[in-house]
Amino acid sequence: MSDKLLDISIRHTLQTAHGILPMEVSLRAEKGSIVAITGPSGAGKTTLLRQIAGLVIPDFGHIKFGNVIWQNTDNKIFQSPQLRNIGFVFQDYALFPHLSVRENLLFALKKGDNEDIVDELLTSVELTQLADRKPHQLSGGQQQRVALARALVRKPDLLLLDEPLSSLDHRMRLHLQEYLLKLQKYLGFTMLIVTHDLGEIFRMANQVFVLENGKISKQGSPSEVYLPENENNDQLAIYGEVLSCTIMDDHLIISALIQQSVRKIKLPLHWHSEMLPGRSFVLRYSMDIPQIELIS
Ligand SMILES: Nc1ncnc2c1ncn2[C@@H]1O[C@H](COP(=O)(O)OP(=O)(O)OP(=O)(O)O)[C@@H](O)[C@H]1O
Repeated sequence: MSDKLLDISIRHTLQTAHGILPMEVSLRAEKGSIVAITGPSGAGKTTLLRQIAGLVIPDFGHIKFGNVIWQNTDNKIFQSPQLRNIGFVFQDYALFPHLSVRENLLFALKKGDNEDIVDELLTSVELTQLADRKPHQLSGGQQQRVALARALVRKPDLLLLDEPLSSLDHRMRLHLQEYLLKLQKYLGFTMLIVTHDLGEIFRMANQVFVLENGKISKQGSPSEVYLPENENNDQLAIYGEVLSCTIMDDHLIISALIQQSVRKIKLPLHWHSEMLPGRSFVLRYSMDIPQIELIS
């Protein structure tokens, strides 16, 4: 088996507000890959991450990480969450309320490990000034950054992130996406990230799994999932109408009406003659055109 391949094949019964929903997921992620898990609310995304972390036991199936079996219901193998070298950030952040920011990070450190990593992480998530504050003295976005830093303290083999950047403003989201990408390259961990943000998926993920009603409905690279060859598939494009257009830092910033909401898009400057107020447009969202960015 390949080194540290994450190999999951599970079945589980989800207890939803509308009754029972069978969940059935098979997923493989190579070491060092970044996998986005997306899909509608209630599809089972958080449950899947909790199963991988060992916090929910699936009814049937296995979860393997390289040669180590974390879970196998056939022969009742179960490795506790503490033994899986996983960092996770869940939606509730789960910070210790009585500990300061720094103490929350120190608590996650292995005995005997160098404490320098705590200061490095605090700097990276721009929280050095707030290191002595308690979680309740922080904003939601700041708590999210503490949770992210804490998840990285032990240099995990696998990082599980449940909408980890959702409470952050655009600048901080981009900053942390870049930081995570850099850190991932350096440390080589595998990352599973639950996100609804198309920009985040294209910027970060090698693979996307779309989970709907407990099952994977689509999978592939971001381009394969969102930009299929079929021209008639309306998922491949963003339709909109230009409201206004300004030039900023050698880019065109378009305010546009997209699916009944006002969004901002950053485009290469040479598009200025096309994107005039009042015009409709179809934008292909693609890794091949990295200058195109959906800002908000
Ligand atoms: N341990 C569990 N066992 C069975 N069912 C569960 C369990 N945990 C959650 N559920 C139910 O499974 C469904 C899916 O929940 P889950 O939180 O995994 O969805 P999600 O895709 O992450 O949604 P969201 O995007 O809103 O966070 C919900 O109806 C939930 O009540």
